[in-house]
Amino acid sequence: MNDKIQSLIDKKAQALLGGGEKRIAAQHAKKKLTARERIDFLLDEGSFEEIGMLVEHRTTDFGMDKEKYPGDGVVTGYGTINGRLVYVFAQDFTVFGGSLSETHAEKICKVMDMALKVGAPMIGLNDSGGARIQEGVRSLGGYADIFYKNVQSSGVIPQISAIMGPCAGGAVYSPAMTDFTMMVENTSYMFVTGPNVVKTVTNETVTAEELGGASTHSTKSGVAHTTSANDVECLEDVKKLLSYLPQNNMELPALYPYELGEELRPNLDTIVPETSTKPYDMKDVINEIIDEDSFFEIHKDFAENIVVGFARLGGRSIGIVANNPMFLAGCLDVNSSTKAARFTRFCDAFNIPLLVLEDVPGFLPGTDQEWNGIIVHGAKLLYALSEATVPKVTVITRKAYGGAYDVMNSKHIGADMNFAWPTAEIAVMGAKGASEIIFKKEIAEANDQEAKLAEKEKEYAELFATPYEAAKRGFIDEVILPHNTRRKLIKAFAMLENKVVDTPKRKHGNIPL
Ligand SMILES: CCC(=O)SCCNC(=O)CCNC(=O)[C@H](O)C(C)(C)COP(=O)(O)OP(=O)(O)OC[C@H]1O[C@@H](n2cnc3c(N)ncnc32)[C@H](O)[C@@H]1OP(=O)(O)O
Repeated sequence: MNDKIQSLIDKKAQALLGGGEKRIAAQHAKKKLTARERIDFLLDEGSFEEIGMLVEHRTTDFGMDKEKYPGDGVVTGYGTINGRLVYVFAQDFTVFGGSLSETHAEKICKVMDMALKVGAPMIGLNDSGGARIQEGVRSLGGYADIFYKNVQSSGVIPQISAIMGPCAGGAVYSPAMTDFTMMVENTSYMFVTGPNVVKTVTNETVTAEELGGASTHSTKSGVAHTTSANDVECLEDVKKLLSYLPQNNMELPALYPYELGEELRPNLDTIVPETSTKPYDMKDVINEIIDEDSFFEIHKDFAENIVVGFARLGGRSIGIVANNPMFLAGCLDVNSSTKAARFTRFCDAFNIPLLVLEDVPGFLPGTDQEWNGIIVHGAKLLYALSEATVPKVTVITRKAYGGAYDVMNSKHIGADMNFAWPTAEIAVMGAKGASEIIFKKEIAEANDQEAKLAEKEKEYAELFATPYEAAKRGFIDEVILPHNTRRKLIKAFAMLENKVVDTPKRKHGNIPL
């Protein structure tokens, strides 16, 4: 009996060593944690239960039958984060570069199946050289099995991918189909084809970091939702993100106890500048409204003309979508529309109420936008907000012009409560543009055309660049004093808590893609 126990202890000890001391040292030399260290840091102490520790690959080609490592390059199992169940896989770069074999894929699929059955978040820590080259199509099949499960789990359980090393070729598509892709700066990269292939095919010279590093994907492509300076910060972010989310689509996010006070925020009265063309930072508005330090921003450095992220308001998890006049005057463009649409759909899938803060002069004009399909991309946001059945509340702080007024969670597309500040300008377009069109003849005939335009502009602005026409029709439920915004919103979301919407039976809608 003692021999048998000792044999198991030895096998487990070998599995814990992954690809061995030398390769672990090489991993540390790259300022990367090992798969097991990452899991230890991510999960509550002592909560991890490993599944499939002794799994080995079944390949015999290329002398692989002589090279086996228990676990086969991926650590899988379950544990808790702040007491809540999660499933996790962490690819072990010290074993065949974390490459994905048939059995490695089977291990991942097993925990994905469990996560879906039980209804708990699935977290993938990616660090892999891609398909196990010695296994050919068996490895490709393994990837496809994972992709399929990603899609089955989508909208049912939160799926989070941390990219903590290489992620190339077809491997990129699993993270892309999960809800959040979180990259580590300087040690992770993602691309469909690497720098060598790029050089051969397009003759471009580019480094792996330039082509698909964290900074590229957080600023240029939008593939990365967050970036972190190192493994530890990335894992901290995973934990923080999870704190806003429910376990699955049948649950609500945690509601922290909160007692409503006066909730006055006098700073909000002076945030919008006197001059309507002057920018201000919508993040200042967000931080005044929400519970202290509770904003977790998504896509912080991508399409900054719209801000999206999670926050708490009176202890409740909410998703925020907000135009930011600091960038492109807050116009909607291709990237910001796609960014906000994707975020909106995530919140809707997981029962997270939506707050829309609006200051939008319209869609960004120009050939670049039109030729890149702003019509379809703008429609994504319109579709996503119309489709969302979670509680939806809007506050118009300043501009709500043209089609963008409709898109940004207007009453007409199903918003539940629409507030406006007295500084709101709700109109077809800005007063100058409008006056130039409708008073064209009058202005042309005037002796002093400039003065006439200014007079007409003022006339138009007084009549239409206010919230009151919209309020008269009930398109705005209440014009509120900015300093009361937080209180109004806490009460509105509490009132909407049990909102139910019946939707027509259908297989799925056809969002413009
Ligand atoms: C779904 C379709 C796809 O995935 S197509 C993509 C297939 N994968 C690739 O082309 C990437 C191949 N690997 C690489 O280019 C490099 O190993 C990368 C990932 C850049 C890492 O480089 P570096 O940090 O220098 O490590 P290294 O090359 O010494 O590799 C470490 C150990 O891992 C192994 N390894 C790596 N990738 C694979 C793979 N895909 N299949 C099997 N083994 C792989 C290396 O042989 C090396 O092994 P060892 O530790 O020397 O025994």
